[in-house]
Amino acid sequence: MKSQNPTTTQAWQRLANFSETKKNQQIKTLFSDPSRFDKFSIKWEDVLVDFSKNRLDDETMQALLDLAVELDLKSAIEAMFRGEKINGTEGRAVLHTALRNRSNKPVFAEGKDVMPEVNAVLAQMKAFADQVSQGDWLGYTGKPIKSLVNIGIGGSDLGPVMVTEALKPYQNPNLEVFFVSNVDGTHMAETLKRVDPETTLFFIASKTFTTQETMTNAHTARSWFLEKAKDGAAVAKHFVALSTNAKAVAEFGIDTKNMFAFWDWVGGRYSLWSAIGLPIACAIGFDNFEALLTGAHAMDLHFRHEPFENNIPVVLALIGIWNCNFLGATSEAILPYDQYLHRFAAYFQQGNMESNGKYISRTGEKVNYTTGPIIWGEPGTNGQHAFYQLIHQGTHLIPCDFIAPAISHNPVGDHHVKLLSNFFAQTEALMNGKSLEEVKSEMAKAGKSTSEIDQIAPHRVFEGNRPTNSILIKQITPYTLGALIAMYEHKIFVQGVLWNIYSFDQWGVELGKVLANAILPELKDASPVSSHDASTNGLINAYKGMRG
Ligand SMILES: O=P(O)(O)OC[C@H]1O[C@@](O)(CO)[C@@H](O)[C@@H]1O
Repeated sequence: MKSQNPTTTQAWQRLANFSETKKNQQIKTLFSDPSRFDKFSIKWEDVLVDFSKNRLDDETMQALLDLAVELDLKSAIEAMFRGEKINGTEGRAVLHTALRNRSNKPVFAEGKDVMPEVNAVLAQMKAFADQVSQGDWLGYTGKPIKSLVNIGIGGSDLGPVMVTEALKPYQNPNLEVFFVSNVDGTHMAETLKRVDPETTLFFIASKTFTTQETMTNAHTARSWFLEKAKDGAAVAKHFVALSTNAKAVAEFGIDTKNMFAFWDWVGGRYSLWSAIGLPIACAIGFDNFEALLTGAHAMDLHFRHEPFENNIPVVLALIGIWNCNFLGATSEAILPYDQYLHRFAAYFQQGNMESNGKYISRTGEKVNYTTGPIIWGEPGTNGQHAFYQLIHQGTHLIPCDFIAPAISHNPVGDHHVKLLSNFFAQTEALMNGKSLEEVKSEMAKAGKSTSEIDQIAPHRVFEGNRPTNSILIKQITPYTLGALIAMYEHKIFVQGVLWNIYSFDQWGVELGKVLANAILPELKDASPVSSHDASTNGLINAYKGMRG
């Protein structure tokens, strides 16, 4: 896998040279080319990706595609799918694609075909999920399970949360799903108020089975359960583990036959396809979980085999690099016009920012260019009443991904056409804006005085020319959701390759944890601390004073 500073490529030099003139290109003028929409959109199965509302002309697109070729993206893609240890700092392969490899062709990690064990865990998950879904998994008093509580954080939480929310229309009506992630006791306390130990199944989801928040919550849940159940043997009916760490699972007291394993070559933020997805499979049924895998696999095949100019993850990644590295954007907004997708942006905050929030290159030097963007977003239309003011008239350039289903699961009255009218209008407004002349003319027609027009008009001008992608999906189903998630995963992968960084480790999360573990014992009593800087000492001692 090539490791090159992208700024040393000819393609990057070309992009840098013409970005000065092109960065103020007016998107709307580019539509003088009648074929622009067709040229700058990709139709894949029931998904239309329209990237024509970007500051992007043929020359820029070609230079971006040349960048991908010059940095040998193709070899990097093959290295990932073939199980090479591309997670260089941890010496691991990156094979979340194997988890959904519906072709069942062999995939090798360290010389061993991983598919037999992947399939064995999927079979174990199916058997378990079928029992739970059909009410055949009984609690210690013989009642069927009604409540699922997933205890996990980060990749052991965000994926199952996002998918079960997104696929709520497919959820078993006899089951309620809860997620506890924060070590803040409120999260567990509020959840335990809503469930009955006799009919509750806890999933302890942790790749390492060492994460402080998860283990704290797991012990609290077990204590709560045993206060009622009394008999430790009952734990086996109400606790299962989703982990790579069988030793730690056994030490916690979960029978390893109730453990659903996954492997080190599955990154936490890429793990919903693994045993971490068991609460999803229980909530929506294994057949729908399998459809999720199938959709992701279909996108994997598209990503692996489609020429770059028609390759959705590659094109979105390249546009992101143009916006970040040449137009100066530092964040990207993901705006799903679908209330069920309300946790989609949050999911890709971890997916993107924990993957590409890096400043050291694969060769160990500090990068001299921008890497991973800040990812944020909320569902439409709510965002329009919260932060779209800044997107339209702020001083930041914020590229936005608008996502919408053509068909709603809830065809209530005219709600969906109103939702979609906003979906279409926002990207049109962000591109076209409204000129001073148009504003003044409108105000004059409304009978406003000249002085009022002169005073107010500038505030009502929309510069426009704000770049957006529109992703229109026939309907959010397990299959299309799987494809959508995989699409974003591969976009992130491509950008990491081109930015010459390691996207699959997360050393940046370690320091805070270590310092918190050092402070924790200092909080046990009222004695003042002085081992830190003045601010941290001051805060801790003030806390002790407040707490009494
Ligand atoms: O699944 P686990 O091992 O409990 O890790 C949880 C999360 O913690 C991290 O911040 C790594 O420490 C994320 O990368 C990970 O998804």
